[in-house]
Amino acid sequence: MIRFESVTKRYADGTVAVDDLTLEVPRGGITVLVGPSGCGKTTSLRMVNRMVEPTSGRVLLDGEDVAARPAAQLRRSIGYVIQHAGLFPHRTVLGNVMTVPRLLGWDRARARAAAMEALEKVGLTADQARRYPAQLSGGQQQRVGVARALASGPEVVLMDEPFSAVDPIVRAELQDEVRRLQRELGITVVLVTHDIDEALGLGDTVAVLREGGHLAQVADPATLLAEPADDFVASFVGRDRGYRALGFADVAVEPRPVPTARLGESVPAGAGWVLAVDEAGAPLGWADATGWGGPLTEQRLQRLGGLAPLGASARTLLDAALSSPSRRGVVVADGRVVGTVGADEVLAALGERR
Ligand SMILES: Nc1ncnc2c1ncn2[C@@H]1O[C@H](COP(=O)(O)OP(=O)(O)OP(=O)(O)O)[C@@H](O)[C@H]1O
Repeated sequence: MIRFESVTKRYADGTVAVDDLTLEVPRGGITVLVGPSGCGKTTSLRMVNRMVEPTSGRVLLDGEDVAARPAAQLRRSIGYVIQHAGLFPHRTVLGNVMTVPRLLGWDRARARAAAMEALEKVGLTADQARRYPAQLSGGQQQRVGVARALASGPEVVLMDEPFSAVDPIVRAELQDEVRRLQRELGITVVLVTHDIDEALGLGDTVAVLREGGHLAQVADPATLLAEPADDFVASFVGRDRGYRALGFADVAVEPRPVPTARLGESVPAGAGWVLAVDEAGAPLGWADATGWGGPLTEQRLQRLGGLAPLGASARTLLDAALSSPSRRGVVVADGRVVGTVGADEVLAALGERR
């Protein structure tokens, strides 16, 4: 869908930001450009919407050289999200999101309806739409930035470090949101980040660049972790790549039945670890009934570890087991307890995969 063909960008001062880049961005899905600071990620991204012109080579969009399209028209047809959202401070949130539809010549009512729909998609309310950007949190402003990029219904959305200015919790929320929107709308997202974890967590395809816009490797995250092409990629993806690869490993571990009890129910002495559940079967906490018996009270409960949804990766299953006071990871489906797994069972299942 987007193809960089031997693209080189040399800035006026002689800096070669991108050197002979050839890269295919598939239609649909999220392609991430990742690499150390100054390796030419932003320059590469901006050559797609002609904010930067290549010195040589071509960028093709649906087989057509972007240089053949008037730059302003091209830019309006491609969503663009940047760090700190880049909103107009003197326009309301709604006004900001209406910008591109209005530039496209849509009448006010249509532009407004499209903007409201886009704001709703990113989880913002009509009340927030009336505010000015400064009256929203950083994370909400970033959502407005995403809504603005989506409002005119583009097929391609470019994102340049869209989440680096927000705290880790908000960042994780926004990443989930972008993943959901990409699936829902079937758009093609090209995202730039220097954060390898963000790249691996979000990308369907990850292109690792090194200084000078050289493509070091392009692959899906699991392949990048398991088979880095060279020492640069291996060190860039990080030292604990073996462990992180578990996040992409599906394992066949059958959850084992676990003794459960509701609060107030009597637990026989010597029952060992019992999992307290509510009426719906959702886990509440663990109780160690090794040395006592009697009614299960809230005071007896120890905090749950991480929960693993049925079908979770080896990493999530292991984390559930290792963070659990009973050392048994709780597996849930629709929030209800299905059973538990132990770290040894996960490791055994991993061994069988190889
Ligand atoms: N307008 C410009 N004029 C001259 N050199 C530039 C210009 N823009 C970027 N560069 C240089 O080109 C190289 C690549 O910059 P670019 O912003 O594309 O990298 P990046 O990988 O996105 O970096 P970062 O993660 O730090 O934003 C850098 O050496 C940068 O200093």
